[in-house]
Amino acid sequence: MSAPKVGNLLSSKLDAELTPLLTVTAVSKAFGGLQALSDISLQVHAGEIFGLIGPNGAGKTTLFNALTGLYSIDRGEIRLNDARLDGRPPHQVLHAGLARTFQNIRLFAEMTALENVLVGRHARTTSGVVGAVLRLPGTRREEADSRERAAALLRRVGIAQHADRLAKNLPYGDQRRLEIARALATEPSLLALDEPAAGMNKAERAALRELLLQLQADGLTLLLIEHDVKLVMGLCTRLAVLDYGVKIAEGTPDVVSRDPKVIAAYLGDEAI
Ligand SMILES: Nc1ncnc2c1ncn2[C@@H]1O[C@H](COP(=O)(O)OP(=O)(O)OP(=O)(O)O)[C@@H](O)[C@H]1O
Repeated sequence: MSAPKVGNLLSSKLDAELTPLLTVTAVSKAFGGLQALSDISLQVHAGEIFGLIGPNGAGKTTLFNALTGLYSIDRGEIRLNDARLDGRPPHQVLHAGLARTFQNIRLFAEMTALENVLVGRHARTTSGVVGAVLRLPGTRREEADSRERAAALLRRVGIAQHADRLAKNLPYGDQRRLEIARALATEPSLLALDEPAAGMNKAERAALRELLLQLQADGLTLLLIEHDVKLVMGLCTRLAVLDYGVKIAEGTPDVVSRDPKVIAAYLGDEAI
């Protein structure tokens, strides 16, 4: 058998890198007379960190809400791998493999960090209420396994020391990390992060950057809304730019940051 040509190896590697994970096709959404999303199409490939940027009110969060089942869409189609997501409620979207965090942190304030992650874990456990009440051996094993996995996720995002503290008492940056751990507990194939660096100081941002790169290295695909242009340009493989609900550009950070439409609408003096 002859050895495969280098060119073939390269092209098969490229094909593998370009496996579409999330496919958004011609999605539109209006609120009354306001067209929040107009005919948005994009693909996020497996293994990439895809950024969504644009001015305030551009439609970024609306798109996240549409992807995760919080908003119904007026037109278009959303697919994760082969599964159709549009029209499904949030818990089904989560089960299909799309988890998210929120712009305004949404943790269970009066629960511990570990308990918050266990809530996320619940999406993937099988034992029902009866098993829990009767303390069936299978349920106990599953609970012990869930606690171990939750603890591992807290270690993973760097906040193991806070396991038993109430979520509301965690420093702000660590609350954001806890939200990520809770989302990871659902074992997503795509993690959507809505402004994960908002309110973080410089050191917290650097640590977040490292964490996101580690998650990518572990095979997770990330979709990121972020206003920190430096962070987003340094982290993302590709970006889409929204403005008034329209996608005005898409491409690598290099291409997008030089696009005159993007500079005019969003980057302005921050253009690099
Ligand atoms: N539930 C809603 N009802 C009515 N209008 C809404 C609703 N959600 C969003 N909008 C409007 O849709 C437009 C897009 O808002 P969206 O929050 O998606 O923008 P964004 O790009 O995420 O902005 P930001 O960067 O400020 O978070 C805005 O004009 C907003 O006021």
